[in-house]
Amino acid sequence: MQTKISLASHIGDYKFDNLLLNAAGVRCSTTDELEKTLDSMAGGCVTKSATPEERAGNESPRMKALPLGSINSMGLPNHGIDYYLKFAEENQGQNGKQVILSVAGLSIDQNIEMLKKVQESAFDGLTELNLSCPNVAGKSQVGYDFDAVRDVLTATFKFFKKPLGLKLPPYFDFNQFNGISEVLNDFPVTYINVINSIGNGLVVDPETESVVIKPKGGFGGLGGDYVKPTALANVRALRQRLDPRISIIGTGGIKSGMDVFEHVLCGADLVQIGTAFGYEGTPIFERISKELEEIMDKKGYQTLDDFRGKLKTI
Ligand SMILES: O=C(O)c1[nH]c(=O)[nH]c(=O)c1I
Repeated sequence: MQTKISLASHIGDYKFDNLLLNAAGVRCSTTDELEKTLDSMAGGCVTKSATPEERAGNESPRMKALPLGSINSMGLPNHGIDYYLKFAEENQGQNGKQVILSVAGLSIDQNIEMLKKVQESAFDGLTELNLSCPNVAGKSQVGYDFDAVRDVLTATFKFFKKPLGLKLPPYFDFNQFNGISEVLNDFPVTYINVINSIGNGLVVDPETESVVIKPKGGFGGLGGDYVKPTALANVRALRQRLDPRISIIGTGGIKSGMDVFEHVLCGADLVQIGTAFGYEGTPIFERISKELEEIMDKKGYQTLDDFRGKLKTI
């Protein structure tokens, strides 16, 4: 007999009845897509990263499904901050679901402009500042420039009083884990979300002897199975280094309940599903919830706290 198992979690004062969310960028560009996710088993939804004005994004083909995941160079196509802010204001907290508003300005000024708009709005949910888009030609990922991260957070927290999360790129070196953590621990950041896609990978089709996406000569962000070990490493390393007041959303390589279990074992408070959600749609949230509950039941866990962050070393 299955004792009552809970997949509930929280970030700051925000309660999620289920720890599963979509990842920004996947099936979340329109209000229809976002409403579908809110109507599913997911604990909430995340909007496509917004820029101040609507953007068409990069030329197609700009995303390719692959046997072990995906590569994309979308180039930040979105309907603009006003479109998503309106949706967020109207849907945040409905039926106990959280709406996370993702913003990705192409400059510090654009980020400040959008965050000022959010601060002055009626939206009282979580905002996710994306510092890790790898696909705008000529723009590097802010998350790799620790001084720039410090600058944008210093400017932001002069006026932004609402809860703020940061979407960060994957880090690959202990000096980077240390460097970003030293910056983040200096600011009232509510959570960090690791990882964004592994930027500027290259997929080749040997039949046609060609790249598979058009933008940037075929270079694009990798997602799916390719990135799970890097995602788990970033969740674990930042959990070990960040002040406990900063929550962690684990993103990267999740397509099963076992993948979620591993992310939570490494310290994730919530998880986001990108590539696999893109392929499977909202039924994935029910499938993965059931798989995770079965794993927890077999292991004798009732809540996520029973095993969160308790990864063993040998
Ligand atoms: O190309 C994109 O739109 C994109 N693609 C990604 O893989 N991550 C991001 O943060 C973004 I803003």
